[in-house]
Amino acid sequence: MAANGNGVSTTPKSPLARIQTQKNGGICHDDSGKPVKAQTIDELHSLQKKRSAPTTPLDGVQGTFATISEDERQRQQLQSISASLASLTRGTGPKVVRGDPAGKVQSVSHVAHHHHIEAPTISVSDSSLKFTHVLYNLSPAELYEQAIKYEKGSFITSTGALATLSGAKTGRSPRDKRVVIDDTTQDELWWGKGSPNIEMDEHTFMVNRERAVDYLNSLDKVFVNDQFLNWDPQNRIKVRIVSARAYHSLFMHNMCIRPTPEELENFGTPDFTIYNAGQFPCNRYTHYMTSSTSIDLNLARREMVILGTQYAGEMKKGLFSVMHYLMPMRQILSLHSGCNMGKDGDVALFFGLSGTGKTTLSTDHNRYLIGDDEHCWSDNGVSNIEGGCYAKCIDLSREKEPDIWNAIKFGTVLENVVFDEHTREVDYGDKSVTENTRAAYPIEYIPNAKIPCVGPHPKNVILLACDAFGVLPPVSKLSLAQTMYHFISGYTALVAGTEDGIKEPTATFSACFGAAFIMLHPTKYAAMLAEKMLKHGATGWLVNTGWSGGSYGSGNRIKLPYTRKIIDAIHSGSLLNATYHKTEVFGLDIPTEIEGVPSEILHPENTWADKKAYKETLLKLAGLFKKNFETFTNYKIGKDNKLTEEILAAGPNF
Ligand SMILES: Nc1ncnc2c1ncn2[C@@H]1O[C@H](COP(=O)(O)OP(=O)(O)O)[C@@H](O)[C@H]1O
Ligand SMILES: C=C(OP(=O)(O)O)C(=O)O
Ligand SMILES: [Ca+2]
Ligand SMILES: [Mn+2]
Repeated sequence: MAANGNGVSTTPKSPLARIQTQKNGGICHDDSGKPVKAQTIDELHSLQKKRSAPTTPLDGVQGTFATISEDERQRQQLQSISASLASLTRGTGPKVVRGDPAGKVQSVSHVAHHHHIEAPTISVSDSSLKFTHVLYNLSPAELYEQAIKYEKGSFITSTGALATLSGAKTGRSPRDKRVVIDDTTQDELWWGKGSPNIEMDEHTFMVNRERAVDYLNSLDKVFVNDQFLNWDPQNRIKVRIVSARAYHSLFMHNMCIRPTPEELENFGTPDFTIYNAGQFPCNRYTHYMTSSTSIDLNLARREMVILGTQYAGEMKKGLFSVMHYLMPMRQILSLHSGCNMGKDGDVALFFGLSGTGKTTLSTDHNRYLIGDDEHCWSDNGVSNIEGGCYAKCIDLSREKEPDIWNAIKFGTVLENVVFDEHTREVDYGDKSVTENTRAAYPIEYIPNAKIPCVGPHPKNVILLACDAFGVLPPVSKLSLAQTMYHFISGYTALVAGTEDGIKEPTATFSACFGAAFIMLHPTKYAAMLAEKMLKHGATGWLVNTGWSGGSYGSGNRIKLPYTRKIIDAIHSGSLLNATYHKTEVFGLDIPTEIEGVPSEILHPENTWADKKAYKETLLKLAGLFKKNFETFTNYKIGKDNKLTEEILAAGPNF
């Protein structure tokens, strides 16, 4: 007998065989196993998570930390975090406890060893009575849960990435960067015209620091990341990032080098600390403040304060600025470049401003990725500063950039992208939030990443320019003086947002292809680069990843597969042996042939229908180069003036 939807009994003509539910003398078979070892729902949930095994054996004799008990180690760690968060006017640090304030302590005895400390139940505003909960080096899974529970705009995409919104700011705010000027930095750093270092005094820094610390301590909880910078073990820097968003914590988890549990136990005091209070504005009545955003660097205190911007790239690039100070002090050159290595150990550097192709071209299926953005070149070779990559996602396609596409999975932070509300499939073509959509993923998400991220001395130094004027050749071989000229110039021309219709390309010159991040005068870095290239016999190349056949509007962007073929020919060494001829005005050596690239595009003049317009545009760009370089003509580069003169002569002639 079966019942239909209306509860009326029907008798089918040929009834189905009866389902056998009884076995062994009428006892119903129970396939659910033993009942759960829990008396209550809470207890059941407490069984779901097991405690991570302690990474330092408490009984074994192993290194210096064997003498410290687990409790003592945790106490020291909390004390260090409390010291980081201390208000410097009130003297002592806040009371810090580990764990999520929302995570209730289970009353059942077998979970008592979880070390959860009861959250205060009354809400107190008096900062000396209040606890600050610290979420210390959480895992990506834990950070996902925090983000999804507490941060509006956090979603899991169809491939498992964490989609987030960075807030009102979707890019960096270089005009809001401030650097403390003191007796030391006054002489050491680059100040004034063209410099990214806008001064602030020590006192104002402390005012902003206090504002950030008070804001962070007023919260229920803060995230603390203890991580490393630089894969060169001798020059590794310990960084601590205190932030208020799981998004920021996961971003830095991905972008900095992740310590092993053992390294974390031995972490001690950080060499540098970021206080990211980005949700909270700076006070515009404060001296030196020109907006509600301020990114403040104090080299003497080894601290950075972020107020009024939640764009995570500020932390990444802020630390890069710090490395641009610390490393040259050790005679190590810091580079805004991507870096990869061939099967035979040939290393290439890719310099270029934002959006010119460092990440795209260093991520190459046929080569080992050392890093996509920030490196050091020391006497031992190259090392990546970071532990992750930060790729532009606008118009990302699986076909053209498969490795980046596949890296966008669980653990990856996807900033400001638009996705289908049901399927959560990302539309990489959608610029509704911003054109600067980004993915931040650990470098090991790229299958052929070279771990540890270090390599021998570079063989090729590739300068990338996205020339929206369309007059620079797709590739040219550079002399050392030309390499220096173009390195110091740091040219690119991108086209601003297209919403308002077609816009004229605007030239950007950014010394060392990263003026926003350098701390010393550009010629200091240039001299080091020249010295290293000469010593190790590296060849310089200028690659235009921008327009061909006309400027933006009439021409087209050079096809990525062609640029990849050009880069292949540089790596293989075959381009070194090509036939070259010199261009007028810029005096660049351009090859006549490259395998896989139509020869007619190698000289830009061939691709322009209007030759007169080509010449005019060429001269216009050359004039912009000349004007930009005027600031550098009075600087000496290297030990004598010979290189300086050669560099000046290596610019456009007309
Ligand atoms: N010929 C080309 N060479 C390099 N990148 C190109 C080219 N054509 C289009 N692109 C696109 O330009 C962007 C380069 O960005 P990216 O590599 O992230 O720059 P960077 O790392 O230097 O900031 C990518 O979105 C890439 O797909
Ligand atoms: C994050 C940045 O790096 P890039 O665009 O060079 O990848 C940036 O410049 O803000
Ligand atoms: Ca950049
Ligand atoms: Mn990049």
